[in-house]
Amino acid sequence: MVTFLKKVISTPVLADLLRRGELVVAVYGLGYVGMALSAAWALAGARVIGVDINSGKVEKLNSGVVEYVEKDVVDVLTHAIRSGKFTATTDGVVASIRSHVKIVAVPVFLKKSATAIDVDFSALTSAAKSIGAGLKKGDLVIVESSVPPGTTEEVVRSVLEGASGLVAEEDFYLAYSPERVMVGHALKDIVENYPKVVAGVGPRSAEEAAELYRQVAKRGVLVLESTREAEFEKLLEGVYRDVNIAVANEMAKLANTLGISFRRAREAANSQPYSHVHKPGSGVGGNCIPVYPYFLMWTAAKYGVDLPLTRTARFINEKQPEEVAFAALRAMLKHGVNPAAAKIVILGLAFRGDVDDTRGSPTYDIIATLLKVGIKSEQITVHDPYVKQDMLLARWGIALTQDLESAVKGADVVIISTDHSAYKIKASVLLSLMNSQVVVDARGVLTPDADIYSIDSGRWP
Ligand SMILES: NC(=O)c1ccc[n+]([C@@H]2O[C@H](COP(=O)([O-])OP(=O)(O)OC[C@H]3O[C@@H](n4cnc5c(N)ncnc54)[C@H](O)[C@@H]3O)[C@@H](O)[C@H]2O)c1
Ligand SMILES: CC(=O)N[C@@H]1[C@@H](OP(=O)(O)OP(=O)(O)OC[C@H]2O[C@@H](n3ccc(=O)[nH]c3=O)[C@H](O)[C@@H]2O)O[C@H](CO)[C@@H](O)[C@@H]1O
Repeated sequence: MVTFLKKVISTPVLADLLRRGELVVAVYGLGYVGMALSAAWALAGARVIGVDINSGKVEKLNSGVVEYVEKDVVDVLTHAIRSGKFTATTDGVVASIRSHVKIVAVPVFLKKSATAIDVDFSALTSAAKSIGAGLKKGDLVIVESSVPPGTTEEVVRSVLEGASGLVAEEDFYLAYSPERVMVGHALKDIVENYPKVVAGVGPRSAEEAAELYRQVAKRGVLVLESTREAEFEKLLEGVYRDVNIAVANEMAKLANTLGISFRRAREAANSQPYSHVHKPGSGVGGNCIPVYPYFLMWTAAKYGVDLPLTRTARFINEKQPEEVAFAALRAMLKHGVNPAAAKIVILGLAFRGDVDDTRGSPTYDIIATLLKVGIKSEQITVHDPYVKQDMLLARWGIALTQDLESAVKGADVVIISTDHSAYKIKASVLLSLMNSQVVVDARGVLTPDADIYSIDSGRWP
């Protein structure tokens, strides 16, 4: 500790422990984010304790089975498990006792009803209670989950201080650092692609977290003024994306009506640096983009602030799957295909291309709309190269396959809902397998070398 001119300038301690290979990091929540974070800290030389309430996941990891969509995460964690640098547990208290740094990557859920939205902090508070029970002086807690502004200060801090009897910023450090990864290249995003945004509940917390992340993130660290500011930054990224996707969906509708190629107009518009027009699609899935605007609307409502653009963009994007379903029905009628007897194939269950994550997938909403207008489950087959089984499709009695050719063979209608690389093929290849020739490409992913409907080509039913 260095004191100079009455201003305490404390040298960050934890980064030194990392440099000496003595740092122990506990990661709470071994999901898409937590697994990539665990790999990033193992790569940086920390010993990592993964904590999850899912005992099956913990047992698999401890037996050396690492299931993750990114090969580099699998390789790093497999090696770390073999060398004893990574272990998993369901005991969050012991993990807190045994670690210097506790990183929280558990989900915060949205509770939406027809009349209200609320936020479910139960997983976050549960993790914070476990951490608090094992918290020691000099420890650092970093919240990385996406949360409404104010959560670290107003929810997490009080739980940690209550469970430990310690005081944040004085006895232990508390910071917020949003996870900004894109699953598919999450580890690269953490280590190489983006600067790490960090903020503390005070200057010492901020510096301990910032200095630590300077050892991990090659693109450096952006230190913001408060945890609230950093929480807001993350949601700002998300609402920017949601609004821009809504612009794309709405403008593509007009372009198609005018017979204009939205794709060419978009590429031309984006040829100048101030335009970043996004892509139209079958809808906005995942547990990020569809959720973050609601975190902001929930917060705004508490302060009497209205967010009409945020709300409208959400409405547009939530309606998009239904628009795709009705477009397919219109296309069937134009081609003399009887919807009540048609064999319908939907390509893509994952919420976006080349991942296996189906949370919030627009495909579910497309199916729900088709079922609502009387299409029978047995008429529908879903294909996805990454998703091997799905409870909701099973409950609906809808077949799920990974064999593209057998899925499309004899089909009357093919709807493309996800931009998997496997679908970057010529439309004529699909048509040659089909019975009737109705293809509705809601992702603009096919090479349109034949007469199909594509959301950004100017030909939409
Ligand atoms: N998935 C993404 O692309 C992404 C990107 C950036 C940020 N985020 C944010 O990161 C957070 C985690 O997202 P995710 O996609 O990894 O979620 P996920 O659902 O894939 O994983 C969450 C994990 O946390 C575990 N868990 C739940 N409660 C727990 C508790 N009390 N203690 C320990 N473990 C617990 C669950 O069993 C699960 O394994 C969310 O806030 C999300 O918004 C996600
Ligand atoms: C750290 C974090 O939270 N990261 C998030 C993660 O978000 P994500 O994993 O949810 O992926 P997205 O790409 O945002 O897709 C969401 C849905 O929107 C559809 N979509 C997308 C673009 C478009 O032009 N038109 C569309 O229709 C797409 O098909 C899918 O269904 O990475 C993004 C990028 O880094 C981040 O911005 C975003 O914060």
